[in-house]
Amino acid sequence: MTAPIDRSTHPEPRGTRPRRIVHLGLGAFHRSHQAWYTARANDRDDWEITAYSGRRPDAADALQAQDGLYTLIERDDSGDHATIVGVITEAVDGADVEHLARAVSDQRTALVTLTITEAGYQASEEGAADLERLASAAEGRCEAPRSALGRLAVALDARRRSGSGPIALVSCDNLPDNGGVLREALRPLLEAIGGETVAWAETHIGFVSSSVDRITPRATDADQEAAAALTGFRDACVVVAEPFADWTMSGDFPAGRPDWESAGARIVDDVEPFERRKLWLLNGAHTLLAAAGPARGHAYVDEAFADPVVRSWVEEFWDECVRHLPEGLDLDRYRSDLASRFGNSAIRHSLEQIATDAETKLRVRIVPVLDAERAAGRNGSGAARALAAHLATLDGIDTASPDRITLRAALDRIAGTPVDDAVVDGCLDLLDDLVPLSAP
Ligand SMILES: NC(=O)c1ccc[n+]([C@@H]2O[C@H](COP(=O)([O-])OP(=O)(O)OC[C@H]3O[C@@H](n4cnc5c(N)ncnc54)[C@H](O)[C@@H]3O)[C@@H](O)[C@H]2O)c1
Ligand SMILES: O=P(O)(O)OC[C@@H](O)[C@@H](O)[C@H](O)[C@H](O)CO
Repeated sequence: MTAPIDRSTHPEPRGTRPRRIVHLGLGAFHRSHQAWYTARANDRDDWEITAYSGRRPDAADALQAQDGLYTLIERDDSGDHATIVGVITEAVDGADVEHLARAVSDQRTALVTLTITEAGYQASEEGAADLERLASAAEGRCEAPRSALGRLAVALDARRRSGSGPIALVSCDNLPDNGGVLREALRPLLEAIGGETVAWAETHIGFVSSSVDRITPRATDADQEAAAALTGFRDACVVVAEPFADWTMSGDFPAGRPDWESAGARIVDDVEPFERRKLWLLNGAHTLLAAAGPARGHAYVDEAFADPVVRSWVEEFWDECVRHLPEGLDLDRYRSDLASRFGNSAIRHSLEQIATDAETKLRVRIVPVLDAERAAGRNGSGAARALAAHLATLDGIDTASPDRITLRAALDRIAGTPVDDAVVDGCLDLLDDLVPLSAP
């Protein structure tokens, strides 16, 4: 017999905490990572989270119906461990920009965290339309922005007008220098609002860069059944993650922050080496697996990684990465832990999910390794294989007789700059390796 989960059936108190975090992009990862760290911090009773969904209201509606409560299942081959997390006290449709502006301009709010995906920071049609919307709002016409950063810009301007003081913005998306990328992506939106807003932002916003790590695949119906069996509660917002978690940050928190170190997070002077280690070794390898695994007949990370041929491709890519990562990062240990994490067959991480926005990810996780290897006089075939495998998935590229011009155009687009002939040749050679597992 299971009961629906909410704050009348579960003893988590309602929002009475004195400090606030606003989150943009209420997905699985926020719940397995930043919310979980906050819920485990020594000063957890001082902090609550108001979380906004990104592109649709569904995630917010479902979580709000449970008063923000959800089950986190930590899973590995030894079994499941369930915790009910109550630190999110309000979940709101991200389209409710007035609500967001009220929350961000509330004096109790000290920081905004973001998991809006890598694409959320890129120039887009939606972002361009928001620039026009914000500029016309300055002339007295008013239409709410639709991009996450357009909405954030409006909310920050509301904070400026309310005189609530400085605030930190903490990007938690898998991008190099994510705090710097956020600063640059926000700038034109703040400029469209007006010069006073830009000047205020320069002195009142702390941009925090962070390296975030916890493998959190999309949950399934079977995960909901597992949660009910473990806790006795019906939960439509279950999150499943691996036991491992890491959060390393650098930057200013001018209005304070939870004692996240007490929950295992690290605050460092320079997050870049940690970020590069994680983005290349973990996310780069995921990007390689997502591109090359399906060609060998695999659908999940653990399956692809158990294929000795694919594993040798990942090891070759890792060998290339470690040659260009700083010393002192315990790379052997990181790499062997990663091999265990990828081999966790209880976590079903779909290659199709990881393959979303593949070219953006190849550009920042694979191309820099290829460039570094080529600059050192090697061919970088470990990194190039991820490019070749991606090319093989594109419409218009016939792997049996690939057209060099089409291939080059795709490589130029991915790299964001014209590539050398040798890179095109290298990818052409590697296409032959993508033989399905079942092939004789
Ligand atoms: N899942 C993980 O294992 C993991 C680990 C580390 C980092 N991350 C980072 O977190 C991000 C989100 O992962 P998730 O597992 O929560 O995904 P998810 O699909 O569960 O949630 C994604 C959230 O981002 C919003 N969104 C999607 N596209 C957007 C866009 N273009 N602009 C603004 N918002 C957008 C969605 O509406 C949703 O709220 C990843 O893209 C990655 O950068 C995820
Ligand atoms: O969409 P991406 O590539 O940024 O993320 C997909 C996975 O690589 C990612 O979610 C990892 O599981 C995560 O970064 C682990 O911390």
